[in-house]
Amino acid sequence: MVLSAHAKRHVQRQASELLAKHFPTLDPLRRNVLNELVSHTAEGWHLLLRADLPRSADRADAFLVGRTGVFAVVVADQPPEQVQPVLRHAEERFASIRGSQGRLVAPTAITLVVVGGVKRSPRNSGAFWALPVADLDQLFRRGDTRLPRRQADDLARAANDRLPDYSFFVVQPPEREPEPEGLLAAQDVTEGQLAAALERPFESWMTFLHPQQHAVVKRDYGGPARISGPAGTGKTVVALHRMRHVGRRNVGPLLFTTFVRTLPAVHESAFRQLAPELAERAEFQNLHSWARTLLVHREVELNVNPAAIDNAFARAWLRHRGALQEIEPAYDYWHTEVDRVIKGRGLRTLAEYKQILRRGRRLALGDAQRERVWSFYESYRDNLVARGAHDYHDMLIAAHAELVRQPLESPYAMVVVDEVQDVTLTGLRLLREIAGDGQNRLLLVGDGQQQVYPGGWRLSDAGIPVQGRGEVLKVNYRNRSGILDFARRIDAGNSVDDLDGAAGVVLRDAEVVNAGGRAETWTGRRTDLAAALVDTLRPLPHGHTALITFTKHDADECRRLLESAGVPTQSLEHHTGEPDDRVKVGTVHRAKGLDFRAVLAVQFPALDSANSDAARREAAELRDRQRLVAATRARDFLWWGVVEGAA
Ligand SMILES: Nc1ncnc2c1ncn2[C@@H]1O[C@H](COP(=O)(O)OP(=O)(O)OP(=O)(O)O)[C@@H](O)[C@H]1O
Repeated sequence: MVLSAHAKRHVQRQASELLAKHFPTLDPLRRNVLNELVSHTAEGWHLLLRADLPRSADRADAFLVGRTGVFAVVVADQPPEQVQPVLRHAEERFASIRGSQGRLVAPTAITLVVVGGVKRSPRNSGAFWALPVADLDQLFRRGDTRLPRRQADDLARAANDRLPDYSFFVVQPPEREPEPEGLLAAQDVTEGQLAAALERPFESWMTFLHPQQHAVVKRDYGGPARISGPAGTGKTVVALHRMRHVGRRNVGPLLFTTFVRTLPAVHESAFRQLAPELAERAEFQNLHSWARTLLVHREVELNVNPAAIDNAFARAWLRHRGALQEIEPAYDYWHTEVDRVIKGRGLRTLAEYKQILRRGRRLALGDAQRERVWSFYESYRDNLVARGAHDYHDMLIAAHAELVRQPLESPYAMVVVDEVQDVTLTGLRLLREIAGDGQNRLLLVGDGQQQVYPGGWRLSDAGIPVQGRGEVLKVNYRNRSGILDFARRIDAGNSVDDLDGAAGVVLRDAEVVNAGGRAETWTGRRTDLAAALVDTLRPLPHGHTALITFTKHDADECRRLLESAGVPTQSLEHHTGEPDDRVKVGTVHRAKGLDFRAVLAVQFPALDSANSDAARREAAELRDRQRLVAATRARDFLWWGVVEGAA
């Protein structure tokens, strides 16, 4: 609610009188800040003030609860001697408060804010958000709404019960001010979805966690740990909360990384909201750009050039196609074999190649056949060398070698790897080196059922032991049941590995908590696609909708169709999670790890060049996993379009 200038003056006067009555000896800093906080209660905020103010702090002076979350506020111009007890007290008080859907308030949901001229020191770095008085309004930013009003009200009431030495302070606006605007403008959502959407602001995960998620956030792990589980079960959510939990209790930088180029930016903006106090200590970067930065810093020169890589492959193929096509005609199959199996695993000799189990590859290759593949690989490698060029694997391998030679000067307190199922083995080895050994250092998050690249490993292949430190999440919070029913019909395998050889949980076995949602299908000709897309998009909230395809070429085509129909789009390649009104368009590879209120998935006829049965089966399995990823990006509405005709 935005108060008029007159109303503001009125509530500030009331607040000041109220404070003077209860706390006659407040220092000017506290008086000013608390005055602001009390004034905001006229706009629906809840404020609990400590009864024995201004006694100095082993606890927060105030708790502020509203739609942007829970804040434990300390007002001071010197850093408190000890912030951990203040934090612990706050976490304990809120820890057992129950929300809807069986969730609990996460201790990591509480932001400790120190308002005043406080500077952080290395000792307390990242434990609290130091907010200058002039920036106090950041606490009330409307854009960061996380909770429905009702949930915020319930939460404040429950907190009051658990904080006997605090009391509510409230002032009222002078006359009836207009009701605050809802989280979403009515035209943003289709009818019928509005009520549900208001009930479920997307960021309520920042405050409430399922008890199992909660336990994983706080657990101490003596070595590398792994979180797996089907789509939408909050693996990333838990990883972000855990980063806050570990970051608050340690010094040192934090790293969140993944193979997906665009994902770190999206999660960075979520983490900045969740944990503003750690924003400066947390790096969000994909693994290749992390490696590139290290190599530049260490003055190791590599010439990674996509055109040279393509050319090296093309020339090797010309030489070896005859020998390889007798086994399997498709170039893509052999390209993947070299890319994901040989180089992705960092194999150095034919003997190693002959010995390995080619996980996820359906075409069995005997020794003689592997010799042919190895010759193809050698030819590719020699072509790169001849041009002085390197590929992306070389970059990871070189970064790994650099770290072995000289470890990082300031080691990470924690490294989170999201979507780990698509990282190559060389990538995993690098990650192990980046994280080093130690408690709570390395957290791997993924789901084998969502693998969108072929080629596989077990964590033990990379020397990452996670026995006894593997968690499996099972409750899907993202997809409404209508979406989940559709996604479960996609045959993406009935069983899945937990990334380390044991049985994992598939989407079919996930629990659903959000009822409703709708999935529609469409089948038609290419010439009718544009009209069908525009029709479907009309009532949807464009800024929260994604159009997902399975190849880059198809994504480009759909973007062209929409733009020519006057629908503004943004490539998923450039999506950072910042809200805007454009429909996001991209391939399933770019959509991984994200979610949208509505998804339009468009499946064009496949260019299926793999001829052997085994390769065809493998391609079909991969496509099914990609479909599963596409379908599970949708929260409330899914439109599945199948374009008929020849490729
Ligand atoms: N505790 C929670 N409360 C409310 N919503 C939640 C909670 N946990 C997760 N969600 C919702 O589920 C969505 C998916 O969470 P998240 O991205 O962490 O799942 P994931 O398991 O990593 O999914 P995927 O493997 O499909 O990428 C979140 O965006 C959020 O909307």
